[in-house]
Amino acid sequence: MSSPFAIESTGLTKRYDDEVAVEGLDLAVRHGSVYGFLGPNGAGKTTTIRILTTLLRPTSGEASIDGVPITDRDAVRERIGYLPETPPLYPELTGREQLQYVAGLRDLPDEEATRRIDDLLHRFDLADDADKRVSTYSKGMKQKAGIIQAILHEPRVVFLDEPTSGLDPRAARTVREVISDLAAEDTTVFLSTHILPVVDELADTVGVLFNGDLVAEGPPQKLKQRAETGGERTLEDVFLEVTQESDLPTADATARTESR
Ligand SMILES: Nc1ncnc2c1ncn2[C@@H]1O[C@H](COP(=O)(O)OP(=O)(O)OP(=O)(O)O)[C@@H](O)[C@H]1O
Repeated sequence: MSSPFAIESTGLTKRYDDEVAVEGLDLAVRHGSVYGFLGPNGAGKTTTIRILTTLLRPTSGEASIDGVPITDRDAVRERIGYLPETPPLYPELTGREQLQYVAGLRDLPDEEATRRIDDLLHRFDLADDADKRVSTYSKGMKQKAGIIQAILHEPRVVFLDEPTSGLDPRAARTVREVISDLAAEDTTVFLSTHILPVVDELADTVGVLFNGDLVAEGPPQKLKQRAETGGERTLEDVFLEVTQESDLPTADATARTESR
């Protein structure tokens, strides 16, 4: 039977000289789920995503995407979409040309590419600006173009780094709806953001990275439950608790194995 996991890693580690950015990370993200990847600045989130998207080689450890080892870069890249913190766009192209270019790289048939580009431009309220150069776009417009190009080819697994960054409330809502729709269509979404309500709303599982290590993992509802009182705290409370400098293991870490 094929793996139930869209993203798997074992002992994933990345060192930069003496700095350990990611340390022994084990991930198992189910197909069609939304995984909220949280962590303070410098925790190692971007490094992890760059490894999983084959842009960076790990120092040690293994990972696979949709059952394909990340060492098989071409096969992994066919299966993924990635919105990095700064979307890679050519300023001299128009928005539409940029998306057509990406569709070409992804070998999307012309008719399907045109249909998907038009649909997504409308969905993100970018259709009226599609024939303007990217160099004239606002931050939010560039972000929308970046999101569209990450999902244009209907990848099996999408990595989104701060997808709502720079977006107005309407566009941010569209992004949340798109993430929900992707998961409903069995696409796996690996979502890194500091905006905790977005994670609370969308994520099936939340993982909190701290100093390169996963210090808590579980469904948001479970992480928020107070074992002692049966009451509830916010995801922000949980985040602050598990990302405090301390040598002691946190109670929340137990939620991790239970959720698997
Ligand atoms: N190219 C690099 N060379 C040296 N150290 C690096 C490099 N890239 C990242 N690091 C270090 O690795 C650690 C993790 O960085 P990373 O960018 O993965 O964090 P992050 O969780 O994405 O942070 P943020 O939320 O601020 O984006 C940090 O201590 C950072 O300084």
